Amino acid sequence: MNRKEMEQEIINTLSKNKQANYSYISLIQTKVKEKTEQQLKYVLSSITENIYLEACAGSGKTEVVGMKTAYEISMWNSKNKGLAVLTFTNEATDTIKERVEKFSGLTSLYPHYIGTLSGFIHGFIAQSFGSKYFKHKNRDGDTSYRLIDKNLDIFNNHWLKKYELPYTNINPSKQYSYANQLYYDYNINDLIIYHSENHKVSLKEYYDSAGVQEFIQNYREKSGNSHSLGFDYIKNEIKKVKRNFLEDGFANFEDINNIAYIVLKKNPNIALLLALRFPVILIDECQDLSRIEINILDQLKANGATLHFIGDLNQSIYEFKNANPEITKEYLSNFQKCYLTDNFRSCHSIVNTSNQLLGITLPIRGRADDKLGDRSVCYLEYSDLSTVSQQYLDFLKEVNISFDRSAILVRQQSLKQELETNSQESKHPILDALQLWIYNTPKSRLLALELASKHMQRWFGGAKTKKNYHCPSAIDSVYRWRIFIKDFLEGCSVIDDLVKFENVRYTAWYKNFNKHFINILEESYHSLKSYDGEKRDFSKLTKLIAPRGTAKSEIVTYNTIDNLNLLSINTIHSVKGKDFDSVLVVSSLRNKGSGHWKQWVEKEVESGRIGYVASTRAKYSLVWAVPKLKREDRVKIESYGFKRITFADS
Ligand SMILES: Nc1ncnc2c1ncn2[C@@H]1O[C@H](COP(=O)(O)OP(=O)(O)OP(=O)(O)O)[C@@H](O)[C@H]1O
Repeated sequence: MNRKEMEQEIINTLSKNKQANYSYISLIQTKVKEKTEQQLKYVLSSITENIYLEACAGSGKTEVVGMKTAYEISMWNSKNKGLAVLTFTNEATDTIKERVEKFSGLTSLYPHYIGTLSGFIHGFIAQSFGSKYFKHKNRDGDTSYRLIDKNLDIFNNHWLKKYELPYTNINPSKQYSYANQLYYDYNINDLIIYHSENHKVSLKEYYDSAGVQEFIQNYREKSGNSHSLGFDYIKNEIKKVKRNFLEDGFANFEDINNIAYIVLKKNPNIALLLALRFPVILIDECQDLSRIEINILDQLKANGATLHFIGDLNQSIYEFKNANPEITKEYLSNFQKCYLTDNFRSCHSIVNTSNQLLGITLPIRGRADDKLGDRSVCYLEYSDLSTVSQQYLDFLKEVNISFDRSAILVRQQSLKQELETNSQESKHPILDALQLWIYNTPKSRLLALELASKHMQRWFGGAKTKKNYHCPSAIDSVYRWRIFIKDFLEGCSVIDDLVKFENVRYTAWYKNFNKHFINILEESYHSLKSYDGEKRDFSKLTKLIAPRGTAKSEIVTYNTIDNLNLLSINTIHSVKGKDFDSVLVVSSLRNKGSGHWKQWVEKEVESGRIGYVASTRAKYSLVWAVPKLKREDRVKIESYGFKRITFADS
């Protein structure tokens, strides 16, 4: 089929069940015609072949999956079997549903299932059949499993005491682990004891650890039995408790997947029934599949279901959840391949740099506008993390990209918190408060009072809490204190020089402020005086100066309410699937773990893919903030296409 024929086939199919509604048909025509040939090919691909749609970042795969689903549904005849379209989050499910409804014109999608993979595995397999294979005790006719989080701690959940795992307290903290923290891992064929995403050990590792071995040797010496407490014995004792936990109807997330897998293995009839019910299964974001999830899907494939895997293995960043792109790639080796290699999200320089980072050889093209030319891919160096946000804001201002279409991305929660603390500490509390006051919305005024009061208490000394607007201890009435702050802000806002922010440098503004503030303060203080336990002499207050590093820069103006929080700071994992006009990816200071830029230029490892996911969120501007570089490191980073940003006063 040539392009025209492909378009026509899809348009005809999508329109065939509807009454001729002009606006609907015109929408379908537009949507189909804007698709690339690769996108159309996938929509028309066979549902009797197993297919891997390798879709690069920003290639519009969600829309394509939506259109493919609508196309198949429009031709679907059977009432008791349907398509299953599986995603990883409720948000992704909603997006696909919305697209399918738009393209198919249908509101009820039965007999098809569009939902999360875990909902599918839990609902159709583990919860429906698991109890039959795991001696579930059946609480008053209820044979479902109650999902217990691995992170649930014993201190607030004493009932877990019953499921204390023997011998697990021979660790530095001397604390027991519980059955909710234990699961079987088919990758390594061993039990895992889970403490946190970054701290989980296999039972064998734990058993072989120095502390446990020492304990065992002591025990053996004392008991005179050189074989006691062997690995198999301890494993069995631990498994007994886990069995009780399952029999009582409790399971963690991994248990549920394992139960589903065992159900299908033990009873191929169930796999067959499910494959008949869902003969075609599409999995979006297939790079996030864990091995056990692939095994479950494979059971359905073995019983006749066709699988379509859609995703990008270069964006596989869930090693901690057992997603391994090597395993997925191997599994997909005999699937038919389709490709989406046009990245509509990012401009070509961002795409080139991102490709280079991972050594991607597919001919991926950046199709978004090139708005910034050679400033599209930049880096800035920092020696003090607290200056990074301001430097980035200055850059955004220069390239004319709005704050609210931009984001700061970091690998670790700890770095996010550090940056948030810094950014919440406004360097110019009075100036920012005044901007917010003039902005004149309930939210901005509350924030203005908060910021201004924080500064004022420095002039008055000894504040109470933030909740009380930092009301100084000597002042009796928090209410009056608030009125006083309000009056002060009102007083400032009638002076023209203090409310002109555009194209004004910080030094100039502070100079003007110093001319007026003592008068305004004295005026406003009249109504507070009788509530104040101390005598004040404002004439002795020192003048304000622009904080270090900001003097020569122009005032950052708040032009929308969203700027109140200035920039959103996110972890890389939390922005999967999202995009921003500009992105600042902040490297950690030390080269440890996957949060440092040098790890982002490593190929074939997860840290490189983390750098890739972060960088491909950007449309027009990608900036990396890296700790001060040596000459050879500059050469290295620049070899990937990054240009250095320098600032007048940095
Ligand atoms: N053929 C097309 N023509 C123009 N724009 C397109 C086309 N296909 C997709 N787009 C647009 O490209 C953008 C990127 O799409 P989307 O966010 O769905 O990508 P994605 O493949 O899910 O990306 P990622 O995997 O990186 O999260 C969207 O704004 C989408 O509307």
